[in-house]
Amino acid sequence: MPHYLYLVRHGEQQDAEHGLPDGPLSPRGKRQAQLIAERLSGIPFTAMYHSPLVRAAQTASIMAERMPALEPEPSSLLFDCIPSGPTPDMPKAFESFFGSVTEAEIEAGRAQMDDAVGEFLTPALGDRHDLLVTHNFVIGWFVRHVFDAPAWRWLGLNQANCGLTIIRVRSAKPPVLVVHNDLGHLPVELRTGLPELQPV
Ligand SMILES: O=C(O)[C@@H](CO)OP(=O)(O)O
Repeated sequence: MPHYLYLVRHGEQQDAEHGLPDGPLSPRGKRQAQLIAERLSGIPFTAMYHSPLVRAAQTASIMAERMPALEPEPSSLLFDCIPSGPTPDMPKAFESFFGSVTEAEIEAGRAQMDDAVGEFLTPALGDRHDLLVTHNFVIGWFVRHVFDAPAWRWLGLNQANCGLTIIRVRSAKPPVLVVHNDLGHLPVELRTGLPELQPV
């Protein structure tokens, strides 16, 4: 029984470089959302969930225009969050990331990710194709989960705006990372949101 999760990071946020915590999409972000919707238009989706934040809700709404059978549903399990805190095995290079993060934020993020994995990565009885529009760290946590990697390993794992990550959920075996951060639907000028310069 095929059970797939299609994870999409929201489109580029307007003025995100000015440190705004949330907001609508930029013109580039809207175009990214249209292109990922075209890319996915042939998938027989079961459901579409999105983070309630504006940048993700708007991405989902633009995508839904091309997928009329789907009703985007907000899910608090897909909010942006800090999935885990520093651990002794974490490379020191990541310590500075946690400078302004509180224990309460870490605890909330950990609980949210536990629930999100339980909700979305539990094998289904029949066919399922779920589309999740969410945030960089949330997708990083799902990918970390696929490999059963150390808790800190979502750090340094990045997805571009409207990049496509697909996970196949299996009942008797560990999940499979089918593709990670696939950008084939985005021309070079729309490949935003990655900290590293793309060499090709
Ligand atoms: O702030 C960020 O870098 C990420 C963290 O998840 O969020 P977003 O995908 O919303 O840009």
